[in-house]
Amino acid sequence: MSVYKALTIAGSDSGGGAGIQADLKTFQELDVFGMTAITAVTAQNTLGVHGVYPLPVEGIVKQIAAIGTDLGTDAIKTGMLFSSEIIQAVSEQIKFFKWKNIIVDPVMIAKGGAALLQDEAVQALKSYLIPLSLVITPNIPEAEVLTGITIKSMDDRKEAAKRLHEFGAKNVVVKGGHDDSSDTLVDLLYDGAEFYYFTSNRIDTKNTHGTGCTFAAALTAEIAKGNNVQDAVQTAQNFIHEAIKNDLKLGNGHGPTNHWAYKKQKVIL
Ligand SMILES: Nc1ncnc2c1ncn2[C@@H]1O[C@H](COP(=O)(O)OP(=O)(O)O)[C@@H](O)[C@H]1O
Ligand SMILES: Cc1ncc(COP(=O)(O)OP(=O)(O)O)c(N)n1
Repeated sequence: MSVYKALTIAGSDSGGGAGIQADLKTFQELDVFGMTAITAVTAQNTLGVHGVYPLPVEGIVKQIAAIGTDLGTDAIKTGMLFSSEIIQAVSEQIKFFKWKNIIVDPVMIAKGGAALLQDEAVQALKSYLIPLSLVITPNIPEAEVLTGITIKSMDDRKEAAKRLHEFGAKNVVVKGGHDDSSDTLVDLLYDGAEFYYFTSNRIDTKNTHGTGCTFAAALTAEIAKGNNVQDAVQTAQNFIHEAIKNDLKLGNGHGPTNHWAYKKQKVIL
């Protein structure tokens, strides 16, 4: 039996809906062995982020090296990286181990408004990490910050995707969750040559905490298994759609999605 492996380099969400916790649950549901390098611990629940505690860079590097020198990995997802020092150190490790399947979720701000990336670290993302990425998965506000383009239309989104490709990302997915102009959501993929449109119905719920992490983790798991980027994006969208549709109604604020739902629905079919 082949065991596919994925490493997530991200922050911990004590509430279990986003970050490392969402990534591991998603990897497990998609039959991929998950490993972690934790960059920061957050005290977080469905009501918001109550504290952010970055780890020393040395401890982050040691976690990554522990994987690189022993278990190895088929794909890597990066999430909350917090500072330019962490971004630089993570990028150096990725280059050192010659890892190729890098999925960069450029996490900046949590739903409640808390900063998960320092402002000055945006340039480090562009200079060091994005050029190493197989896929980058910004939401619309993140694509705006990274490119300086104000996104109001699909043409603006396509322009931003092209700019991110010029920064060195081989594939760009500008996710559509923040475009509330229609009941149809579009996640836009650009591979440097063509645009691909992945559509789904908008689900009316406040329980969308961790959607971006879960989407990128599902994409990473599919890449780890050897699938191509287009198929991986489609599975990631199907996975998050089921997770949002079957929300768990936990907590008093923006609740987590249901990481069991995609597999359960497949078993029933
Ligand atoms: N209300 C919703 N109904 C269905 N899918 C959604 C909804 N909100 C977000 N999604 C999907 O979840 C994923 C993450 O979307 P987005 O909200 O843009 O990113 P983020 O969580 O990083 O802000 C995308 O695949 C998007 O299409
Ligand atoms: C530790 C940690 N990492 C990332 C996020 C952001 O997750 P995201 O999927 O973008 O979801 P929201 O926070 O926007 O609901 C996080 N909150 N915590």
